[in-house]
Formats: sequence, structure tokens, C-alpha cells
Amino acid sequence: MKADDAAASPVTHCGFIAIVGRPNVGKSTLMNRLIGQKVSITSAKAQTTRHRIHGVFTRDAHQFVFVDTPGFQTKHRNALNRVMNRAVTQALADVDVILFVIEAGRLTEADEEVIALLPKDRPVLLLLNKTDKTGDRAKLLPFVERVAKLHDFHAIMPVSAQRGDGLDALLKVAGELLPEGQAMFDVDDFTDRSERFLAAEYIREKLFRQLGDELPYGLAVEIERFEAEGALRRIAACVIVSREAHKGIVIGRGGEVLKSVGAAARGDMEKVFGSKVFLELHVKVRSGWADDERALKSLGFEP
Ligand SMILES: Nc1nc2c(ncn2[C@@H]2O[C@H](COP(=O)(O)OP(=O)(O)OP(=O)(O)O)[C@@H](O)[C@H]2O)c(=O)[nH]1
Repeated sequence: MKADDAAASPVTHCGFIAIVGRPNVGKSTLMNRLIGQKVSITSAKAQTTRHRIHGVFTRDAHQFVFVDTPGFQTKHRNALNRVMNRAVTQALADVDVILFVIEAGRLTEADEEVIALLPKDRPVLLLLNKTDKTGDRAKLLPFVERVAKLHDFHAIMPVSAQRGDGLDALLKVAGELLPEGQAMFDVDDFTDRSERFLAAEYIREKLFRQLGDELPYGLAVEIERFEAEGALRRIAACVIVSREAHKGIVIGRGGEVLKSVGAAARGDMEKVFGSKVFLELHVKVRSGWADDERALKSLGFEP
């Protein structure tokens, strides 16, 4: 942003907000809903978000810079999960406000593991998500009383990320907690991640959606070539799997799975980039990569 723009900007408060919680509680859905743009990927399957993603939302005098974190992993203890958990802890260390998401009426051991990591010196808003499924709010009261004892929460707020219920109130409370400061991003920006990064995210999302329970563990997407010429993007991407047997699953009979993943991802990219996209997609086997921290680093996962 240029200095002139900063002077003209009405923003007086700006800060980082982390969204944390165990897998599948609705963190990505919440961030997308809050910023009204498709930045972070969502799917019905756990663990779809592996990167920290910033989404930016500006409303009047407040600029919210959201950090979406990977879901906490408690099941598989390998390098990939260690890297993911470290990313969450790191995200918590440098933010101004924390949104801790759980499902309304449901507290699991994994939720409690996340609570143990919440910093005591930063405001934490506890969001009870998916209230559209719980029905009568009065029924939630005993649950609220129980979870209130687990941490000194700044506020406990029922929301439905999917329907958008309670989000206005949430932005109001969170806005009051932002530190004074000029805007960090152009008011129209919705992400500080590059198109290259988003391209990989969209492909990964379509694979999650298409493959469902068949999804091979430890699958990743690498962008091998990204060329932008005016309103045209030429992208070559590679889906990495850890075993030869997984290759066929990703390709599908007669190449059908890969073809439809490519078509759907390309559609998203064309909408978001506002350009025409040529996408080449292929599959490679790199054995044991999910256990190799160096390989993770080379794929852009933050160590
Ligand atoms: N009924 C209902 N479902 C929701 C709501 N918010 C999210 N979901 C669903 O819950 C599932 C998980 O949502 P995500 O946003 O991917 O969850 P996440 O916490 O980011 O998951 P990870 O990336 O695995 O950490 C998806 O099927 C969402 O559609 C909500 O408010 N109500």
C-alpha cells in the first residue's frame, strides 16, 4: 500500500486474529464467511488446511487480518503432524486476538488439548459453532457453564459459520480488541497469499472432495510452473502421493478423477484470478514424504 492511501484510509485499528480449534470444527468455513471470499479451502473431511493463511477483512475503522491454522492432530504422530501442530503454536504466539472454535454442545479430548495451549495473556473468544444443528439456545446453557470454567475466556459466543449467524456480533467484539494501528493491507485485498499458493489449495480441495474416504494419507500438491501473461495463467501442477498404489486412485479409471478435479479447480481459479487458466495436472510418487520434514519444507509447509 502506498503512503497516500494509508493516510486516506479510515482504518484506526488493525491486528492479527488466529482461528484455532481441532480438525473439522468449522475454522475454514468461519474465515471464508467472515471475509466473504474463498481463500481457505473447506471440505467435509478433517485436515484439509495445512497452511497458515491470512484473510484480510476491513470494516469501517477496523482491519482484521485472519490467520487460519491447521487443525490439531492427535491421531497420527508423524512429521507432517508435528509440523502442523508447530504451525498452530506459532500462530498463537504472534496474534492480538484468538478465536477458539468448538462445536456447540460438544467438547472432546482434542478440544481440551487445544485449550491447554491457549495463551493466558491474550484475549480468547470461545466460539460455539454449528448452532444451526443444536436447536434451542437455552439448552446450551449448562454446556456454556461447563466450558467457561476451562479458561478465562474474554467472551463465549454462539455462532453458525455456515449460516452466518452471530458473526456480526463477533466482529464487533473482536474489533474492540484490535490494537491501534494503520491498515496493513489495501482495503480491497482479501489475502496476502499468491495466486500460485491458491492454485495449489484449489486443486487439493477438489481432490479431497472427489476422493472422500479414499483419499490417500499424506497427499500434497506442488505447483511446478506458474506463468502469468495478462489475463492468462499457464499452470503445471503435480499431485504427490507416497505410494505407487495411490497413483491409480488419484488418476481414476480412464483418468476420470484427475480430469474432473482439474476442471473444477480451473473453474475456481478463473473466477478468483479473473483470467483464463490452462492447467496441466499429473501425479507423482514420492515414497515416505509425509515422514520427511525436509520434503515438507521443500513443498512450502512452514517448519
Ligand atoms: N451445520 C454446520 N456445519 C458446519 C458449520 N461450519 C462448518 N460446518 C461443516 O463442518 C465441516 C468442517 O468444516 P471446515 O471449515 O473444513 O473445518 P476446519 O475446522 O477448518 O477443518 P480442518 O481444516 O480439518 O481443521 C464442513 O463439512 C463444514 O461444512 C456450521 O456452522 N453449521
